[in-house]
Amino acid sequence: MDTYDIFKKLSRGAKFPKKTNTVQVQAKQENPFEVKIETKPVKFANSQTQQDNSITLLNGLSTEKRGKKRKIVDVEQKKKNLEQEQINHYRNVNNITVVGRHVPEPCKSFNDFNVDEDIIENLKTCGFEEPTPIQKQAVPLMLEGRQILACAPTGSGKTAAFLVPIIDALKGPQRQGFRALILCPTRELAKQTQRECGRLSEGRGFRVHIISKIKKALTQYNPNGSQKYDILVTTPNRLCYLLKQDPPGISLRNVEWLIIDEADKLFESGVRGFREQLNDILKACDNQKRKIAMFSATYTPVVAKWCVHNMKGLVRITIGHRNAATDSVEQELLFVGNEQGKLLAFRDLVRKGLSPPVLIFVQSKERAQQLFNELIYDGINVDAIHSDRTQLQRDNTVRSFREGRIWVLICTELMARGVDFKGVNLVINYDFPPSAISYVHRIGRAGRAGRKGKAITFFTSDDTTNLRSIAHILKESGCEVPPYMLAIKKLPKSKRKKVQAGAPKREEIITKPLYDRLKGGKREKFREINNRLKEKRKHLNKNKPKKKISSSTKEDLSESE
Ligand SMILES: Nc1ncnc2c1ncn2[C@@H]1O[C@H](COP(=O)(O)OP(=O)(O)OP(=O)(O)O)[C@@H](O)[C@H]1O
Repeated sequence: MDTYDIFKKLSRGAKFPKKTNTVQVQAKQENPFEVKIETKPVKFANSQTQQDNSITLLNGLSTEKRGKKRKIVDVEQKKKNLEQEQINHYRNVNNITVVGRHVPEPCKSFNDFNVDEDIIENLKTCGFEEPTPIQKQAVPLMLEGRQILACAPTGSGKTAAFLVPIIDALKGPQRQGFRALILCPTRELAKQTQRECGRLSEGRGFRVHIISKIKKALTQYNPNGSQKYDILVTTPNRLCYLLKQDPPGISLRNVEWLIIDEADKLFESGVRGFREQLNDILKACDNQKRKIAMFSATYTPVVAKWCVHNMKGLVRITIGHRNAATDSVEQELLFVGNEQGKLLAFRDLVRKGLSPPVLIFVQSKERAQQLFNELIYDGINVDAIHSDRTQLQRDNTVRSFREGRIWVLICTELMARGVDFKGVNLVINYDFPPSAISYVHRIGRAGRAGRKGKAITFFTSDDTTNLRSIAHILKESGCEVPPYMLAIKKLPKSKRKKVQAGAPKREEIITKPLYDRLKGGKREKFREINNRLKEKRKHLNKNKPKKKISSSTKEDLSESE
């Protein structure tokens, strides 16, 4: 007798009700994440069968009842899990990482933005077809009034990501004074943001302002005068000047949204940073409804720490890898030997053919002027922009470059962040960037909004201290890097800060014969050596046997001359 026979004998007369499978979850085979959930009506067994099935416990509870309830709960949970999996998959595909509670799902299209139709129309008028990853996640969060810290690559549409929710939240002009404040590190970037705000809020009649002349601003923005304005875009310095007047020259009491663009730059302390000003501005925005959103292409722990401690319900969004270069830019590191080598390398690039517009970064305004003086005589359509030029000159230069009247623009760190020149094909780091973060922003002026671009970084032996970190960025972007660069020893933190604070001293940018570049005793020595060489050459020529030159050689010589 086998097991089956034993079972048959023992269970003779016993009834086993047919198993009713009440709920089915079907998953499509082709795509494991596209899950179709089909819920069939749940059939409850009649009381008789229920009695047959259940074991009555001492306290009167039936295990069968609990089992079915659990089944329903399980199904709902499964449904939720599957939906969450789909959202996670969509985030993965778009390289979106979020940290925070109850984060709404990313929007797939502009129509998913829960905003008024006119804003969507304006987005489409700008030529945007679908939201970029940062827009997909930041917009729904800000529309819910959540405070965010967003980190997304250069040229990935962060500006529209914060402008859309602001425009939607402010509805229309209300004559209540500034209700949104956008802080940018440079005036060029502030102007650009003001322009984009105008485009995206077209038809709403907002007054979007930028502080230009301080004297005029003192009368313009006083608590009575500023009523007609809605949005203020500015740099911290000018705003702080107005705030420090007695009585303050501007009121920020009604600010509901405070946007800090290029957050890591504005959080930098020290001479070049804005940390102190930022504290004063935060104090002045004392509206209870005030919310903060921070955006940048690069992330620093200082900013993250501040946000965690000061922003309630914070959500952190990261697109791609933190502090990575945009993947639309092809990167190259070029050893040029010395300062003279840089000029030769640039002229070589011109000889081979440059395709404008081109941006060239140097480390100081003096060097920007020196390089300009050199290139202007090479017949290149060039201009320079730096802080020593007047505001009018700066504005004109930027306009000319945008309109294609200038092909090569020499600039300092001033233009490294945020500025959006359409179609920059090539960025040349003539002087090595002071940090990996600066490198990411500088090269991010090319390859914006999905276009391709190139970045060439010149380096000499003076630049080895920062070479390692920048070589790593290239490697992470998939560019080829010689192994020795990656093997350079990391500097201790204290030394790294020193290097970043002061750029190396460099020889003047000038094409002069070597003699002109030497000073004092070195000049005399050079003359001596030169004279000795001349004598030697004369002597050699005298003793050379005279050759007959054939007529064909004569022709060759005259051609090469
Ligand atoms: N959804 C979109 N589709 C296509 N282009 C877009 C979209 N959103 C923004 N852009 C365009 O992309 C370009 C870069 O956008 P933006 O200046 O906002 O970049 P960013 O992320 O702020 O860069 P950076 O970090 O350098 O400041 C702009 O020309 C902008 O008009």
